[in-house]
Amino acid sequence: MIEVSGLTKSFKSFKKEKGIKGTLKSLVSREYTSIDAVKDVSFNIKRGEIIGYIGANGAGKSTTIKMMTGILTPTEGYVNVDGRIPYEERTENARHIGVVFGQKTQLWWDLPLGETYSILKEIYEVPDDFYEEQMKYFDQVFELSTFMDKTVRTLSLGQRMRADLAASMLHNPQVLFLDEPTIGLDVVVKERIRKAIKDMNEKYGTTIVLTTHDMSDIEELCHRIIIIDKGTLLYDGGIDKIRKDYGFERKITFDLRYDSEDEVKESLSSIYQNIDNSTQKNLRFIVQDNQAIINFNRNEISISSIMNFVLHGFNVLDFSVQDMDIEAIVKQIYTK
Ligand SMILES: Nc1ncnc2c1ncn2[C@@H]1O[C@H](COP(=O)(O)OP(=O)(O)OP(=O)(O)O)[C@@H](O)[C@H]1O
Repeated sequence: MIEVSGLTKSFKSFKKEKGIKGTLKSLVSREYTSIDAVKDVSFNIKRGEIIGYIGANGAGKSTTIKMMTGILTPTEGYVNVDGRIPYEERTENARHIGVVFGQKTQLWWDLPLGETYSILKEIYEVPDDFYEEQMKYFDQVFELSTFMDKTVRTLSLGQRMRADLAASMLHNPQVLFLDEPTIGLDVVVKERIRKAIKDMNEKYGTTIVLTTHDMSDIEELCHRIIIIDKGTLLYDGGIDKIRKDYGFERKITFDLRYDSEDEVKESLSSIYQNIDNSTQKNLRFIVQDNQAIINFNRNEISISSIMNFVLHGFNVLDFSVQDMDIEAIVKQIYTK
């Protein structure tokens, strides 16, 4: 469905020395520097997949999306979206895709929202009955009718984002590119947006490319993530695989009854001699507020040996086990 191969985009910007002297000098001779916002990136996306395309600020996510939607032409490499080369067939490509840039609305600023959808209906030649069905659904999930008469410029951020998303979905595109569609939104609006994305993918098999800094978007929606860093591809794989490959840190929290915190700390230090030779391995613990929290590497130390040690040595009231969440795993990958 989407094929990206050796994709590179370089931006040229002119270098100006500081001060008035620099400004005058730049009028006579200009020096340029070039930065590779995206460098030799390749991946394939199958029909119906929801991909999380993530990376730190400035990693090159929006630049990639802009090349996949035909807004930018690559410096090198190749993109094919559903049989079309976006930057060569911009108009035809636009009929088959939907795009949301969370930072910037795609809607007409001065028009009432209702009129916007009527115009989009004509542009995309959406049949009447499908239009009715879509608008009914958008009203259910986004509560559009509460702000349908307002002009786009007067909408709040959450209203505007719901309006943008509805506009991108109206013509039932085969591919949806969503660049930070939940940025700055409250949890309720985020939830509505995630529901609409999920519904669309399940109902119509829409392929979705999503960039976000919110890892709960990723956990709720994506089965696969692609990570880029400084323009180059760092990771491409399933969420389960990334958990297996990188999420080896595990945390057990024990609720304890004790008289002396120091005594518990002392007894717990013998864990290093007693289980799986854990001196050599990654095991840390803290004792505070009637809790003992033990962090360890689950590839090195078995959970049963820790449970056995603590349950036999202490007065345990309760316990919980936590694996690393995607946010912590991705943070680890970025920092590495
Ligand atoms: N038109 C442009 N001219 C010059 N440099 C640009 C241009 N657009 C983007 N860049 C640079 O390319 C790099 C990648 O930018 P891009 O917007 O793709 O990052 P991003 O991953 O989407 O970041 P963020 O998460 O902050 O939105 C950055 O260093 C940015 O400054």
